[in-house]
Amino acid sequence: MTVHSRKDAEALDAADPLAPLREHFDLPEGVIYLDGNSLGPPPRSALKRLHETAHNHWGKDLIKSWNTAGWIDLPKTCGAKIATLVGADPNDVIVCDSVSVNIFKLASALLKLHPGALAYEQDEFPTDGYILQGLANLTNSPLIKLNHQGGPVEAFAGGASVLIKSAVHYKTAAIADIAAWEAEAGKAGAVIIWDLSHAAGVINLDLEAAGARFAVGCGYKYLNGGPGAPAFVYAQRKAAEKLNQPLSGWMGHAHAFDFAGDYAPGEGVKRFACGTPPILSMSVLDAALDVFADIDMSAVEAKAKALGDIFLLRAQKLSLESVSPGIGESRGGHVSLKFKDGYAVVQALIARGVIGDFRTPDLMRFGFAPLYLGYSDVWDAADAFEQVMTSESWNAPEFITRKAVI
Ligand SMILES: Cc1ncc(COP(=O)(O)O)c(C=O)c1O
Ligand SMILES: Nc1c(O)cccc1C(=O)C[C@H](N)C(=O)O
Repeated sequence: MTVHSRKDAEALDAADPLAPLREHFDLPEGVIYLDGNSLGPPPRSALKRLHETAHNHWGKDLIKSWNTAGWIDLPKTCGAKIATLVGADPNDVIVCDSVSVNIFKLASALLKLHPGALAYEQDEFPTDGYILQGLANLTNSPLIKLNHQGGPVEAFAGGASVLIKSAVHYKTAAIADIAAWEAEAGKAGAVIIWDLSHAAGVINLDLEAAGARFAVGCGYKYLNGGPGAPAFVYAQRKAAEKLNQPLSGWMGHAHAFDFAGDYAPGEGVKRFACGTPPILSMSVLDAALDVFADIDMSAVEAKAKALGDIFLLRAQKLSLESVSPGIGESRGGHVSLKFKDGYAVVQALIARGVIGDFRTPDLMRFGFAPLYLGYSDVWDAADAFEQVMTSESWNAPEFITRKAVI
């Protein structure tokens, strides 16, 4: 249904099966939060768990909590919950480290099995390219920077051996056709590491069905695991057994508590663990993931697209160029609009309680996380956006002067 008025948006809210999920979140009064694609807000249960883990488990049960509170299993427990969201076997995902570190581990291990060129797309989230640059230096491997508008045929024709690619692009929110990319990689004898940072928890992924064997992703965006929440690694069991990752820390050992003299990799994806897990953070992520229990991810993806469509439709009046897939097209959870003074506009919106973000040089990015945003919220945010743009209230010294890094 096309939303032409706030009444239409309210009608959609009233019929929205995902609307009750909003109750899991305690968002500040007067704020419309359009930045859950960068840092998800805390679910109430996650804050409760943080308190419980700190005060009861750490504070009272002390070191016994590694066993009694299940701390030692958290990388696997959280991994299994993420696996169900991304269409993977529950044993094939582990939570550990950051996305950057996980890319290093996975790309290094894959490069050993598939010697050749490392590749990434020109406009990819910077850390993906930075890590491959570091690995290329370390191993004297060729590095290919692909045109981000090129498709899989072009990518592998150029000789890519290990490619990293986002499933949802951090600027445009374009969704990659994972199966098509995997098919071409298969023909070329190459492998792909999927960066699911902007995809997990907002689109309906089915990694197994699409033939994806390796992926990494963030815990702090749509999964709402909190600032600096640990990331995850997916490696399909059969493929994982062939991999030796270089950060062979004791937590990835087959029998960590044997304290053996030599390293032996753990089963499957477990070998991607390295050191002691950050339990406070991981407990928060574990509780936050429960908000997704029994949610139909295709409904989440459809709502994210519908919310983005409302915003794009309203923005059409302002004659701004969008770099995101258009109305009705498949898209991840955000839309990005171009405007030379976008930084100031985003600051003016934040001052009015509508929190989006800005990506240099000129992109205003607005995220529509379906678990806690309603159709009316997006309608109201579009109202504020229209007012800021048409009144040019962004053109004020307090907004124009660059102060914030985020
Ligand atoms: C696509 C993508 N990859 C990686 C990252 C960074 O991950 P980390 O800071 O966990 O290394 C982000 C966001 O920060 C991202 O958007
Ligand atoms: N990870 C971040 C951080 O530590 C500070 C500020 C922002 C972030 C982000 O997540 C940026 C985000 N990945 C992006 O898509 O721009």
